[in-house]
Amino acid sequence: MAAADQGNIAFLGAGSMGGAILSGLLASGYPAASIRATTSSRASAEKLAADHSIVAVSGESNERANLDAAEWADVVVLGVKPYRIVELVGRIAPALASSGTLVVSVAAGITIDAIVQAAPGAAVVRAMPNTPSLIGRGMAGVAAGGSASDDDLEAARAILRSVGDVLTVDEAQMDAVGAICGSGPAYYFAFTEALIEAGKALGLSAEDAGTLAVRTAAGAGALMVESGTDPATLRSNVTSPGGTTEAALKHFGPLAGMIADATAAAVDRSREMSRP
Ligand SMILES: NC(=O)C1=CN([C@@H]2O[C@H](COP(=O)(O)OP(=O)(O)OC[C@H]3O[C@@H](n4cnc5c(N)ncnc54)[C@H](O)[C@@H]3O)[C@@H](O)[C@H]2O)C=CC1
Ligand SMILES: O=C(O)[C@@H]1CCC=N1
Repeated sequence: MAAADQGNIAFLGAGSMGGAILSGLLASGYPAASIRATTSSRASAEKLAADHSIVAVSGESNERANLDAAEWADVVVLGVKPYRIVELVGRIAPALASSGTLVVSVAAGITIDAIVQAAPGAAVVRAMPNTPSLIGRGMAGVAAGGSASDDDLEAARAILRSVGDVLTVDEAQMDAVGAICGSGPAYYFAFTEALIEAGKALGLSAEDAGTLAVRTAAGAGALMVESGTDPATLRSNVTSPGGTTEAALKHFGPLAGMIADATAAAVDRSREMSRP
C-alpha cells in the first residue's frame, strides 16, 4: 500500500537499509518523481538512478548534494552509517531550520538529542526498521522527539507502514527494538545458514539443503504471522512426544540464554554508539 502522499522524500544514504525502504516505497506505488537519493560514490548514485528512475547524486563528489536534496524535500531519511550522522545533519541544518522538514533517522544508537543538537529546532523521528522492508515485509519501531508533532510521527509511520509494520515506542526502548527487529533478520539468516550446513552434513546437496531450509524459514515465519497462533503453540504442534523434533530440540538447551546474551550485546553496542 503506497504511503499517503508525504510529499518529497530525500534518502541521504541509500545502501542496505535506506535503499530497502526506498525500493519498497517505490514498489508500493510512491511516485518516483517524489523520491531522491544521495549516496557516497558517483557510480552508486548512477546505478540507483538507473535502477529506479529517480534523481540520485553523489554526496561525496558534490559538496552541496545533501543540502540540495534536503532543501527539495519535505521528509529527509538519514540512511548513512551512524558515525556519519552528526556531520551530515550539521551540513543540512540550514535546510531544516524552521522549514517544517521532517527528519527520519534510521541510525542505530544515534539519539534524537544528538540530531537536534546538530540542527536545532529540527523535527526528528527516530526509527529502527529492518531490511525485509525491501519486499514490503519490514518491521520498524519509531519514536518521536520533542520538536516532532503528532503529524510528523504519523508521516514517518505512514512511510514505514507502506513497507511493512510499525510500532511506536519510547525512545528509551529503541536500543531494544534494534536488538530484536533491526538486527533480527541477521539472526534468522544465521540460523538458516547453520541449517543448510547441517543438511549438507546429513548428505543433502547444497541446493536441496538450501531449498528445504529457506522455504521452511519462509513457511514458519508466514505461519507465525498469518495464523495468529503464538510461537510456543506452533512449536508444540510440530513436536510429537517421543518423536524426531523432540529429539532435536533437546539439543537447543542453551538457545534462550544465547539469544538473551546476543540481544544484550546488541543493546550494549547501541548504547556505546550513542555516546559522543
Ligand atoms: N542494514 C540494516 O539492516 C539496518 C541498518 N540500519 C541503519 O541504517 C544506516 C545505514 O546502514 P546500512 O544501510 O547497513 O549501510 P550501507 O553502508 O549499506 O549504506 C550507507 C549509505 O550511505 C551512503 N553514504 C556514505 N557517505 C555519504 C555521503 N557523504 N552522502 C550521501 N550518502 C553517503 C553510502 O553510499 C550508502 O548508500 C545505519 O545508520 C544503520 O545503523 C538500521 C536498521 C537496519
Ligand atoms: O548492525 C547494525 O548496526 C545495523 C543496525 C541494525 C541492523 N544493522
